[in-house]
Amino acid sequence: MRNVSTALTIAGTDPSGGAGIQADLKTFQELKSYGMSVITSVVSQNTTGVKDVHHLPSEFLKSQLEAISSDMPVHALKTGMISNMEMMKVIAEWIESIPAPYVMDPVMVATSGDALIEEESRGYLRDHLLPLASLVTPNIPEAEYILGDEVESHDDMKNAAEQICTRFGAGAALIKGGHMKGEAIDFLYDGKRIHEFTSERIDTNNTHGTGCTYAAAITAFLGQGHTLPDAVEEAKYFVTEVIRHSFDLGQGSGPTNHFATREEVFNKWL
Ligand SMILES: Nc1ncnc2c1ncn2[C@@H]1O[C@H](COP(=O)(O)OP(=O)(O)O)[C@@H](O)[C@H]1O
Ligand SMILES: Cc1ncc(COP(=O)(O)O)c(N)n1
Repeated sequence: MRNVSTALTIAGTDPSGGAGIQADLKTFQELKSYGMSVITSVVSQNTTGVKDVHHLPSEFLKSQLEAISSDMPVHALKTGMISNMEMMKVIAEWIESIPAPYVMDPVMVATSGDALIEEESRGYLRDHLLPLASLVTPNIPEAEYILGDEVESHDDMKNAAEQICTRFGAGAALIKGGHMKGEAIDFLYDGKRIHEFTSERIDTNNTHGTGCTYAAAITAFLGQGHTLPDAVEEAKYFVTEVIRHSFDLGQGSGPTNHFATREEVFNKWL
């Protein structure tokens, strides 16, 4: 038995602390994984939107990745914002050499509506990174982009999950229902069958970083050795509670509360 599980995030930053690398590291910490991070882009953003973006040179991205793999074990990893093709190429090549579960959050647009990926690089993400993913976690607009088709009903979501695996090569796909109406239902296709994860819809505007947090929680649980359906079930519980206890911080869409459940429900993991 190892004495700690590691989890790596490769993503962009959020200085306001609710999304991106910052959300991922907070999640890893709460779920008792040893968090590691490789930055793709430094993003000037807050709860109201993105102000500016500085992309790191792809050579520097490569150097960060090699600094980890030459020294540390990676038990599970996730990717978030990867803005351009050059960075995608470097990451794809590196991931191929890492024998750990890979969760891809195909981040395209922030909750504020700002684009986080170059329009012309989206196809590369779908065709070259997605087939390497053990699990891909699109929200509805991302699933629609990947499939080139509308996703409007629960049946469409189930169909999208299966198609993203069979047509585009992901190992598993989790279609998130945050953008639907009614209960917050997510559908997982694990290569064999559909699993459904349901929570009540919480009446809040504070959903900045929910997708990042959810994918990071799944990554932490996979690194700890949970099966995929079990990792998603535990992560769904976590993301629901951090939304329920979210903070009214900032003037836009506020951040989730990564330690709220410590007091009330977190003792599940203490
Ligand atoms: N208001 C809400 N109440 C409860 N769960 C939500 C709410 N909004 C989103 N979720 C859940 O949060 C997770 C992230 O989903 P989503 O918001 O679709 O992703 P993204 O942040 O990538 O757009 C999913 O499990 C989704 O069902
Ligand atoms: C660096 C970075 N990555 C991802 C998101 C998306 O966040 P959300 O989880 O709200 O879709 C973001 N706003 N910033």
